[in-house]
Amino acid sequence: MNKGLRLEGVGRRYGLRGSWILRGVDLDVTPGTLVRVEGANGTGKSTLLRLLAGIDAPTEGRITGRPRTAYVPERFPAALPFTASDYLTHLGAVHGLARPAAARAAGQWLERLGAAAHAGTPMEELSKGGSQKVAVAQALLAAPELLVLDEAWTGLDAAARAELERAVAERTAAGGAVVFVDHDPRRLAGSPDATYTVAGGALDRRPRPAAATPGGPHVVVEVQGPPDAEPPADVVRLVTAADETAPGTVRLTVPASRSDVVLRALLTAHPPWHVVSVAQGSVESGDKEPGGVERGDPASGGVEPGDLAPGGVGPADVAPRSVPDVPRDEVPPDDVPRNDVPPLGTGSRR
Ligand SMILES: Nc1ncnc2c1ncn2[C@@H]1O[C@H](COP(=O)(O)OP(=O)(O)OP(=O)(O)O)[C@@H](O)[C@H]1O
Repeated sequence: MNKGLRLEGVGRRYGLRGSWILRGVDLDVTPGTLVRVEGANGTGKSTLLRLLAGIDAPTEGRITGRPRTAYVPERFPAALPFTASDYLTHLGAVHGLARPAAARAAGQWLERLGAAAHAGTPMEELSKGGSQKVAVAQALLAAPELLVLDEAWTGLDAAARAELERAVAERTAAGGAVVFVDHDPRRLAGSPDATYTVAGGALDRRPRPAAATPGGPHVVVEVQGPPDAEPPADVVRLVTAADETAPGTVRLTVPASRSDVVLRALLTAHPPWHVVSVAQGSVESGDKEPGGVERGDPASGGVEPGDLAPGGVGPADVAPRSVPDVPRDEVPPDDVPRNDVPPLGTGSRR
């Protein structure tokens, strides 16, 4: 089963004589990658995302691969005749979860996004922000292999925006692919594995500046591992820099939005890595020496889950956060057709 997605010579136009919105688009979305799509208004970003999500079909060309896909559309149909919780539980079941697991995941995602108090609220009574949280939750419920986010951060409060960034990092760390459009150029800055610009119907890959270190808040994590071991691959692909500072000791520079995912991966690795210290800092472009305040104390034996103050950046963020845990046997089988049943009312079917 191919969990990646491939577009070959894809074109899309609306109506028989409509002008081509996209033409000759080739794109590989591989597992574990984060892809940003950008472009001026009306160039075809949402059109491309609908094709990736499987709720629209190309006029010409081929799309192959069948990752289990979830999609947050640019416009979410809020006026549905369900409470938030019932809607999400229903969607979870549609995505293949057993009903109790779907209800559990619905509650956990509403909690993570700060909307637990609205679980019993009818969808049509939700605020724009509340409704957007439900839109995001429905896409994250069943740990999709491909997550397609069309301006999904719009309308969320700051805490929910940060939570969605964390969820994106978790998805890619778990081997899922995420494709997103967002009007804010700082969104997940420095994190995408590839950035494409839609212009003139084509897709241009923007080169990633080779030596540039992404700006924004970073965390510096000092870790010690088994003799001669490299940090886990899941960790290495999420960090901005990994430098061996002494035999067996590695200093990781991590975008703050990925820090708890990285810490979790380190602490749950087999054998686990010892987190010696965690420091906050920010990295300006080209500045490879982020400063910061030491959060862990090497002399006291380092940092363990739960050591740090709640709200801080570090292992304290790791342990207590409730990550919807979908047991393997509750995840739909690989041969469920990609997005065969789209989120209710989120778009037309091919
Ligand atoms: N269902 C449709 N029927 C007809 N035309 C459409 C349809 N959907 C999109 N279009 C047209 O296709 C073009 C690209 O639209 P699309 O929404 O994909 O662009 P976009 O880059 O996402 O725009 P924005 O940044 O404003 O969201 C626009 O001219 C739009 O009017």
